[in-house]
Amino acid sequence: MKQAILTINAGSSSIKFALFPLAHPISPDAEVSGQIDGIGTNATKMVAKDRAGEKIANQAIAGEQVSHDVAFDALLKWFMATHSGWQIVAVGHRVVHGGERYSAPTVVDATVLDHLTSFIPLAPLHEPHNVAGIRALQALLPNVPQIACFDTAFHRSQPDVAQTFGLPRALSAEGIKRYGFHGLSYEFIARALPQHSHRAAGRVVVAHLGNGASMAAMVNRKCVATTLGFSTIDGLLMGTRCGNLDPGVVLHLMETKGLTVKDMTRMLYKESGLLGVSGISQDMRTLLASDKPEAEEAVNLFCYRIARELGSLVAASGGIDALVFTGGIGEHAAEVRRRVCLQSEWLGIRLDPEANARHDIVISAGNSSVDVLVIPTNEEWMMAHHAQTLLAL
Ligand SMILES: Nc1ncnc2c1ncn2[C@@H]1O[C@H](COP(=O)(O)OP(=O)(O)O)[C@@H](O)[C@H]1O
Ligand SMILES: CC(=O)OP(=O)(O)O
Ligand SMILES: [Mg+2]
Repeated sequence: MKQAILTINAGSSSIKFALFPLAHPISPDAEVSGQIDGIGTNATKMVAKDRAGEKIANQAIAGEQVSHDVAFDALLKWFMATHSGWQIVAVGHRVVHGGERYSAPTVVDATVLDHLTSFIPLAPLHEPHNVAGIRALQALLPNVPQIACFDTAFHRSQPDVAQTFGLPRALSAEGIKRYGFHGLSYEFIARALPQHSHRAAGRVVVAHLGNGASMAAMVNRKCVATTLGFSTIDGLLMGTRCGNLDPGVVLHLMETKGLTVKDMTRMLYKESGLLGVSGISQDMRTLLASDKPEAEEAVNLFCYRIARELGSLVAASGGIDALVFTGGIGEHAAEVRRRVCLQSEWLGIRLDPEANARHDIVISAGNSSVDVLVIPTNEEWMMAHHAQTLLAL
């Protein structure tokens, strides 16, 4: 039987999966990849495509408010029925929070699983599903190693000053600090960058702009600062998350409107961001296509916040040699890149408008003092690579 590594990326409302045939090195193009979207809604759907990009599944998952468990079950049943010819030799799981304990990919045993379960309060929208995914795959493939690949790991290189909140020091000692997320994406970009820029080892800011969005500053391809913090709501405006917010607003709303922790959690994670500001959609495509002023306001705030955070990250890394856009929005929304770069001309950034419109890899103009690049991320490949390396496959 042909051997392969399966990767699972369980998010707050989606489960993504990919299958990578074992090879040296592993090809970045998965044999099959896909996702179940709309978990928790009445419109849950699974789509999958083969290596050539042809759709091989496009089906609704029946049920109301389909849970992650039901989605996992449907996915695994479909997968086993359609890919029985593959022997899965490892499963790589994206685990959003590694706490203070984990700074590298780790084989999951009972103790590790207990630790991951204890991190659930640190990332309530992601970690429960990451843990559930590991349990589901353990039950299905009991003799296959499960590898936890942490979103926080890449950011452990940040200096203490970048990780510390201005809170009483006993809290910092308890682990209340800035962790940072999207680490698998940043790690992939850090590996890919030397192929595209001779400044890869310099001061580089990467903007991972997806439904969740963050930015990270690297020096010599190691993280020195990032916009996401203790939780996955800090920093940039996101699809449904508010980003940087005066904590006084939370106190005020709880005090004056009697909102509970549950109410606040829903508002800050699910009802804010592009969706909350526009009142129209969390989807950047919809907002860019809309002529409503509220859509324009949301897009404008999204870009403004990126440009503001860029200035802050450049201060943290002492300058900038390259800026990289990645994630669904970073890779596809030329208009977002244009606005961010226009507001960042003070840094010596100059965009080549045609290259930007074509989504070229290098989109900076000849006279730009900063290399500006678009590099598609591949968190799935990064996990497969980690599993292969850790298990010496
Ligand atoms: N062609 C496009 N133009 C503008 N935005 C796009 C385009 N394709 C995808 N996006 C946006 O990318 C976002 C999703 O990014 P993605 O990285 O896939 O998210 P996730 O965090 O779920 O992995 C959505 O806001 C979507 O609208
Ligand atoms: C950490 C995070 O925000 O993840 P995602 O973008 O997958 O929601
Ligand atoms: Mg993502």
